[in-house]
Amino acid sequence: MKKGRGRTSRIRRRKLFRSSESRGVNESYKPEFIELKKWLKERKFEDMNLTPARFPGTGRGLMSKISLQEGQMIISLPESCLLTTDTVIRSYLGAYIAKWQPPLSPLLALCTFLVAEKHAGDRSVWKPYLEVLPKAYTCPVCLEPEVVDLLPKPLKAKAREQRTRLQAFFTSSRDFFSSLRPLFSEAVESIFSYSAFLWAWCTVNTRAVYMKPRRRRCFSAEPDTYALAPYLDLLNHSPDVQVQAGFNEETRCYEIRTVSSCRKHEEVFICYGPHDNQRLLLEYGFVSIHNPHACVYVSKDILVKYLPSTDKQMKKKISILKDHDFIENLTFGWDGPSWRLLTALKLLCLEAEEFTCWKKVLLGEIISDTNEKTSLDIAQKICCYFIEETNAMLQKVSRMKAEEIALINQLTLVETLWTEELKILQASAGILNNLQTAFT
Ligand SMILES: C[S@@+](CC[C@H](N)C(=O)[O-])C[C@H]1O[C@@H](n2cnc3c(N)ncnc32)[C@H](O)[C@@H]1O
Repeated sequence: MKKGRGRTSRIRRRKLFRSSESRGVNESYKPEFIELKKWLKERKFEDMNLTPARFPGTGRGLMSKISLQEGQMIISLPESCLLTTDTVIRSYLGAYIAKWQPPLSPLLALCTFLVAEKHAGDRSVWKPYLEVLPKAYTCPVCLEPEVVDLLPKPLKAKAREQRTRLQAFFTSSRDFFSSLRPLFSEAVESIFSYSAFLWAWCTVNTRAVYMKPRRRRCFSAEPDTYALAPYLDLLNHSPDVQVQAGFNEETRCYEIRTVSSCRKHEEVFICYGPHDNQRLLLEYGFVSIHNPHACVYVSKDILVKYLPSTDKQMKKKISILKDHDFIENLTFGWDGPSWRLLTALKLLCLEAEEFTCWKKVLLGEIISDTNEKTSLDIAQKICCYFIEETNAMLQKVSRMKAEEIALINQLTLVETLWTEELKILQASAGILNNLQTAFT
């Protein structure tokens, strides 16, 4: 047998390929990380376990310098490094916040501080942290309207809603920004511009860690749970890892421990939550490949489109689904149509004489073979429709990528989302096919 053709060599090659594919390039030599390291050291934090690196799939993140065992502390960041509303209140902004009526939200206090410190440049003690923050974000609020237009419908609606809310938040904060005039020699309108505010909001939204809520009288009742955690916030998300994270009141450090192990020189991940890809894009501006929580949403309009328009009980059926909270969160996932989607379809497919059984359907009982079969057939039709629609969207995005070079990064993000949705739909179609065969 020729050398390198056997099973062992194949496994070795696959392992090598996998690790070279995800291998990070160390970035600790970069001036911004050298400065950040010095700044952290002054605040009694030195990292023995991790180093900043750039990874092919996930971009900038943290790489392990040693192999990390289950339950081992990954990082323990002292309170003195955290940027919270306490930091803001203790700063030059404190007196202005304390006298402002109605009280400011904790989020606005943090955004204001970030904008003011960024403006201060070299004069800011937070400069080493601000220098490593992204200059721009890819959350939908930052995407061009023509790119938002290409998002799946439910996400598009949420993205537009988020943009409107953020613009209103900015407008309603303008008077407070004006009150800060005595602090600056430049016009406050140019310092607290919408783009500066948007950058600060995205910084908090995509990077803040959760702290136990604090309550201060100078703030409104919105939860005060954000903390910006320099360096620790370089950790990227993986849906497959488990960590224990939180502020330890005894050590007064924000601590993260692994639950699973991590090999030397691999990217260290945390989990931002069991989010599907639409949520990850909305809140964090990225899409996770092979995300087990990813799904494709089916709206009421699509359900109805594939049901017989002659069904006299349709209105009543829809209203039952609404009353029992079965009209939202109907999805296709990697393992086929969700139980909720199939249940909603079974109820909608009840024959007139079966209609009285609707409660049993909601409890998961099988009513008849015909009902099972019709609902699977409709699920398959909806799935095929989505596959066609997704392919059409992918073609449209691809055409736009060729025409709008300046938007290539934004378009690639949207393309990744649709590509993942297509994979889910194809998996679902296969599963539905198998289930349908059982009834033929
Ligand atoms: C807390 S920061 C993590 C560090 C960040 N990559 C950086 O360079 O500053 C969160 C942001 O990182 C990016 N991110 C996190 N996990 C990711 C992943 N699995 N794939 C791609 N980007 C990811 C997203 O832009 C997200 O908004």
